[in-house]
Amino acid sequence: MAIEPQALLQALQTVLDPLTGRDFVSTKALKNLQIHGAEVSFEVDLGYPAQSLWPELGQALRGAAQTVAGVGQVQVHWQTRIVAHQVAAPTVPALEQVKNIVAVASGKGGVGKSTTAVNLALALAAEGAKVGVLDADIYGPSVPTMLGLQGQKPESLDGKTMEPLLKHGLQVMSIGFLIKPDDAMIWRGPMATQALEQLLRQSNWQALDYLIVDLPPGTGDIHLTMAQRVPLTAALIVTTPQDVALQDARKGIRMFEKVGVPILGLVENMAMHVCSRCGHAEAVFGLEGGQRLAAEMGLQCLATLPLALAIREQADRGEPIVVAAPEGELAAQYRRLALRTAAALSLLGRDYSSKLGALKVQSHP
Ligand SMILES: Nc1ncnc2c1ncn2[C@@H]1O[C@H](COP(=O)(O)OP(=O)(O)OP(=O)(O)O)[C@@H](O)[C@H]1O
Repeated sequence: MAIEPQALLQALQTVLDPLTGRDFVSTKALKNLQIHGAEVSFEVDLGYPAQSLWPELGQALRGAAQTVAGVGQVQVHWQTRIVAHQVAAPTVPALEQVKNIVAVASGKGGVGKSTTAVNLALALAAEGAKVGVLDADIYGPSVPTMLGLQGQKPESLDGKTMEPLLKHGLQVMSIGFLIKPDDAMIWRGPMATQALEQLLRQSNWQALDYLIVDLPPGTGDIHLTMAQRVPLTAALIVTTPQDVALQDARKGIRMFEKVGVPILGLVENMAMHVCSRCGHAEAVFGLEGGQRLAAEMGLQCLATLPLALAIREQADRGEPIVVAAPEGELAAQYRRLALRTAAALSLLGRDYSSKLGALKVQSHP
């Protein structure tokens, strides 16, 4: 019996992407639908990296297709196709080799911003994206330690630009590679901003889908300038659930809103400590403060991460938990954070500037 293509499309449309809430047919992610007798095949191009979801989603799509009369074998081919999205400041020159720049920020220091940035970057890479990390935390660049790169210096092949260091599949650049640990603390605003711009623009990034920028903590003038001078696609805010951190996170959210940078969501870090001996769970920094703030500000709470000894130990060892124990529950939590972050970003407006020709001006005197 011949398969009715319309019925097939309708059946496939019942499967929703759990992260965007949209189906794959109306978003045109599903392509090249072929019917050969009882055999059906199609491609799904996802706008965000989600390799861990492919088996489950593939099964759901196959199952939906097979509810249609006459459908036998179903082949699903997955592709990740990450595009560049609009930047908040269109007058700031884009980076040719970087599709999307995401700032990881926090109002308060020490809330786990860098730990989150590094594990997020690794989780995005594990899901199939090409990812870079730019550590712009001039007051305490910790990315070199967290990725086991301390003491290393980037090479310059042409005397003008620097080659990012490579670790765990990430392209990495840090202010910590270039300065002595105590020097940056005394920098004033313009120096800090200039340093960030140099790191950003004089690094030879190679075909990145995402560049994760670890900003210094705070919401002062430096941060405002940084947010305006970098072609940011979006930001995410890390906070602990305690009141002092939440107040600063609120200021951080307002700062990005002021400069028109979309906020993908909030990460509540160190939310709960589970005793490794007795299993007792304790809300060391208060209960669900990040989730409440997210609701209040109309943002998504992208993750609620526990206070876990292994996260701290692995960061100190230069082998973040996502690479040290990729199959473990903590890595799974960072993977979920990565999926939600990338999916939220994929819903932002696209950047068509590279597709448009130069504006022609005709003057008629
Ligand atoms: N979820 C977590 N569980 C346990 N320890 C954590 C967690 N997140 C971060 N840490 C630890 O807390 C300390 C501070 O983390 P991190 O350096 O990431 O914070 P930060 O907000 O970037 O700090 P800074 O203000 O210096 O930029 C580090 O020792 C880190 O290993």
